[in-house]
Amino acid sequence: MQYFVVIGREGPQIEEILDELLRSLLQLVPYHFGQAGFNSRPAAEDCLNILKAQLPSPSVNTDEDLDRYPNSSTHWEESGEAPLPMPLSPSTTPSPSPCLPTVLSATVDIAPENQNQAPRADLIELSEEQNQVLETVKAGGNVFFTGPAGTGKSLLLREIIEALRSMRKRVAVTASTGIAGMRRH
Ligand SMILES: Nc1ncnc2c1ncn2[C@@H]1O[C@H](COP(=O)(O)OP(=O)(O)OP(=O)(O)O)[C@@H](O)[C@H]1O
Repeated sequence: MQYFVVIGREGPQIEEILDELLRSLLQLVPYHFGQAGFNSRPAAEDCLNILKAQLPSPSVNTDEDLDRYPNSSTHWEESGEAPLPMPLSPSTTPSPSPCLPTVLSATVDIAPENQNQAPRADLIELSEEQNQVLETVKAGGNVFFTGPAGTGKSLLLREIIEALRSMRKRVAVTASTGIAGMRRH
């Protein structure tokens, strides 16, 4: 099990699984944050305690902070250095914590209109099967894909639409039932 200490809108907290991490990303946006991965919960808790002692209250965040991270973009980068905690306010940016040894640092900025949506596909790596469908469609093939609930059909569809639009193709989305038809908007 991998534990992550994520510094976000609610302050530092431990996230246990990738899904939780992705959910937090949606709450964090458009904040800049740092996160570190640990193989044991005690190590993550130690880090959490150090960070809580170091960081000012998240309530000091200002609109100015949000303005510093405009637009919709996501960058993940491997870093050999301690990731920088989220600058909670410009004047009180803490120094990197000694408990954050490595790993990932990220800036996630999602435009306000996208903030209530499901996790963005660009935060998710498509499975082999999803990729196969996507590539077939991009190559001009016809596909029928189905699967049990929650297996990633909608996410894949969003990816397909985005990919085709970025290829400057015209995309029409239809649905065979009234409710699905309303939801496709
Ligand atoms: N490759 C993936 N990696 C990680 N998470 C994924 C992946 N594909 C989909 N998900 C996540 O799984 C969840 C379910 O995906 P989605 O809603 O696309 O499934 P679905 O098959 O359309 O479900 P339903 O049939 O119930 O509508 C979503 O939270 C989605 O972000």
